[in-house]
Amino acid sequence: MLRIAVPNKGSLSEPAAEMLHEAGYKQRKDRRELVLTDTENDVEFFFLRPRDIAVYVGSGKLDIGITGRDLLLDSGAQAEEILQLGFAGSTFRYATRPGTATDVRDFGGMTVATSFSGIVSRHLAEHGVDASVVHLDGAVETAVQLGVAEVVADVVETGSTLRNAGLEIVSEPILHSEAVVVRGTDAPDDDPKVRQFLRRMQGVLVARRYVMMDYDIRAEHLEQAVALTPGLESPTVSPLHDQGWVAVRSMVRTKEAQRIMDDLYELGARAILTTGIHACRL
Ligand SMILES: Nc1ncnc2c1ncn2[C@@H]1O[C@H](COP(=O)(O)OP(=O)(O)OP(=O)(O)O)[C@@H](O)[C@H]1O
Ligand SMILES: O=P(O)(O)OC[C@H]1O[C@H](OP(=O)(O)OP(=O)(O)O)[C@H](O)[C@@H]1O
Ligand SMILES: [Mg+2]
Repeated sequence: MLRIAVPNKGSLSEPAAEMLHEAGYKQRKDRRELVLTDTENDVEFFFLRPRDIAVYVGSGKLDIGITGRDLLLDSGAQAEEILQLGFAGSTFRYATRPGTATDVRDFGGMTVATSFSGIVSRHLAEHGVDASVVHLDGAVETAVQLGVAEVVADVVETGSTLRNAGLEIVSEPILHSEAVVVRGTDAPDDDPKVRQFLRRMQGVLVARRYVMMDYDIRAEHLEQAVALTPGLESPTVSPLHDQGWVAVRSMVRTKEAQRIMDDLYELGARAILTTGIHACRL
């Protein structure tokens, strides 16, 4: 049975559960459930604190887990990311009161407050900066106002939390994060159960990013139309009863679907339809 660690709360929890549900796995009905066995899919889910997931997986006690790249890197666990899941996207950045610093090198002698002391200590050392790091559990922005630190290092999505605290970003992001699937670095990379899980999750990613597009076009415009809808490999082209016309079926990116429909219509295509993809294996 494949043993998977899943975030039990926070920003990662709901989107992870949604994605697993779309991939056909059973999900817990009560947020207090700690373990859930999905016998039909031969999988056991362990609902754990997001911060602890890389540690469990790195120790080899669980096969894989869903966590944030930032949490993985901060943990220092013997685990590595094997699939990017495209949600909980954020950057990890330094911020100070305006006028305090313009670069990491200005932090010498200052105190940096963060919940990610592993990442921050490493980053400061890599830049040869001698600053103190104070570890806080959350709401680190307030540390500047209360005089605990001059600098904070925290997760930034829109930047509004920092702005509301009167802080401004200093220097380039320390890292870009998103939700990822992790596996122990010592785990075999050919475990068929893990591979099947990854294929299911990749199927969800593709189903979310693509739609199926169908249209009819006069045969003489087929090449131009196919250039607009090349598909992942090659579109399906079928003859219509009405000679001189063909039907085309191709996958297109959801984000580009409306523009492509406009362009196809201009080219003379008709009966242009898009339909959602529910699941897939490529
Ligand atoms: N506002 C946000 N936008 C995008 N990702 C975020 C945001 N806040 C946290 N994350 C991501 O969520 C993960 C942190 O999860 P965690 O549950 O520890 O924190 P949280 O979502 O802030 O929840 P908590 O309420 O417990 O602080 C990290 O990977 C982080 O990058
Ligand atoms: O750039 P923004 O869009 O403002 O988002 C970033 C904020 O969101 C998270 O905080 P959360 O609300 O989870 O509170 P926390 O500090 O208790 O984790 C994160 O820790 C940042 O503080
Ligand atoms: Mg938080």
